[in-house]
Amino acid sequence: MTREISLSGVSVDYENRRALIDVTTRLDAHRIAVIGANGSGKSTFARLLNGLETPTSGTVSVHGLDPVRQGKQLRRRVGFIFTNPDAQIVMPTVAEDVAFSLRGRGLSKSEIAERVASVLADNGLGDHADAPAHSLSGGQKQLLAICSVLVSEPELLVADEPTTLLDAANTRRIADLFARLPQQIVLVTHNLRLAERCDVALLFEGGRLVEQGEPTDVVGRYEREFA
Ligand SMILES: Nc1ncnc2c1ncn2[C@@H]1O[C@H](COP(=O)(O)OP(=O)(O)OP(=O)(O)O)[C@@H](O)[C@H]1O
Repeated sequence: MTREISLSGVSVDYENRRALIDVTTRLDAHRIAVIGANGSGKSTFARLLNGLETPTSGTVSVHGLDPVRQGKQLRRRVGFIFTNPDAQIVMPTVAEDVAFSLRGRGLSKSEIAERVASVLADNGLGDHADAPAHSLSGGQKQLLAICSVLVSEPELLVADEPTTLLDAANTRRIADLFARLPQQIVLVTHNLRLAERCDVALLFEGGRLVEQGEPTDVVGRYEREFA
């Protein structure tokens, strides 16, 4: 299995602005951080990786698949964690919401229950399995969204600012979780300490990919020039 992500000459235009401009990159690192100022194109880049966004020009390949033509196949392999966890909650209770991600996979009820209990316990929600999902705090909902994605064991995890609502303890919990996950992760974040824990960092500015390299170097440039 290849875990290469590549973009070649990718631009994304909205009606009156260019969100990404001629982005070319090849990535096979385990943990990839994406940083940059508000509106620099980070989310657009992330959304390209599972076909939520389509390039106006250029090509994208994710683990050998074209997100535009093979979107359905790709979305089974790519887990996407949105900034706003409410957008991701689909079932009444916490456990049901996580179990929903495993529908159609041919698993028995007991296998599903086991996997759901295990991912909730690992991520600090073990005591909330039967709680109404909408009664959780913002940070707990963010953890729930992460559990719902992780339970299906995607081979690539794309997370768009997954720690914005989390307190220091839960940010650390998620940072530690991301550090030990075996799968590839693309992490869009304004948390520069989290970015520094990745293997490579990408810096976007005004829709352009302006630097890609060792995270402490890239974060250093961002802090010097753009922050
Ligand atoms: N659906 C859309 N329609 C029109 N313009 C959009 C749309 N989505 C994003 N944009 C514009 O594209 C540019 C890049 O947006 P994007 O969300 O990718 O930035 P970002 O780096 O993720 O920002 P932030 O850090 O604020 O989340 C911005 O100028 C934004 O206003």
